[in-house]
Amino acid sequence: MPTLAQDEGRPRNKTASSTSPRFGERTQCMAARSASSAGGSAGGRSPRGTSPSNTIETSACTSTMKSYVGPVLLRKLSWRPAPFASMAGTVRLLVLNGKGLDTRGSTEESRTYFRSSAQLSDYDAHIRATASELGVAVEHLQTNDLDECIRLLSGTDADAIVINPAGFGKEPALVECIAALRKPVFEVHYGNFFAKGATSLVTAACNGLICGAKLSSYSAGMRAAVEALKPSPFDHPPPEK
Ligand SMILES: O=C1C[C@@](O)(C(=O)O)C[C@@H](O)[C@@H]1O
Repeated sequence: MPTLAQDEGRPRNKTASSTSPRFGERTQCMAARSASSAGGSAGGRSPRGTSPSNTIETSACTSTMKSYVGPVLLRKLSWRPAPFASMAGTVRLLVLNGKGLDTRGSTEESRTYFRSSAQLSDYDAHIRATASELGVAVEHLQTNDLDECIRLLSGTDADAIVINPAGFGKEPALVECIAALRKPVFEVHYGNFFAKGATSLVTAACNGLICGAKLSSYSAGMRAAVEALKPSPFDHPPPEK
């Protein structure tokens, strides 16, 4: 059982990948999911060129649900419906929480170590509220399985990604996966993990990093991801007309 410090990316004795189940061994993972969109623009024209819709999408995964706590579902991700299927014209964000976020804030040890009582359902509520504020569609997922994490990132049809790698922060396979994505990816962390002597390898593959702003790291990351989809007047060389 890894300690919280090991989960945070401090040096370990064995390689992280050796502790991950192989793809196919695992059939279930903890996922917090929300897919929502709200009216209004994402602060400008959608990169897809059509106006945002006002649809609210909710999970359709009740048949595989093993437990339900607010928006937090335990279910088979292989049954996951295309989350953004009915959201043409709306900016789509994937917010992915990595290893350990499923239990964050649920034990005194975690609350003390991360100085936070926020649990995954609180993260989910914050992410949904931000999506609604920004007028974007969002899918919020959490997994403790590295292969699943990579599969979700590579397979998503989201326009941009916000990720808290948490316990996956030192996984070269995740770095490689993110580096190969052709869409904006922002890394976020609730706390300032640098202050505890931890580091993340993932940062170098991302467009940017936001940490230490508590749950607002997520809203800032989502806003940054939306902005990254739009051309800036300061882009150099300027985009071709
Ligand atoms: O699990 C976590 C939480 C964290 O990602 C954060 O959100 O503050 C910081 C990471 O270093 C750590 O592994």
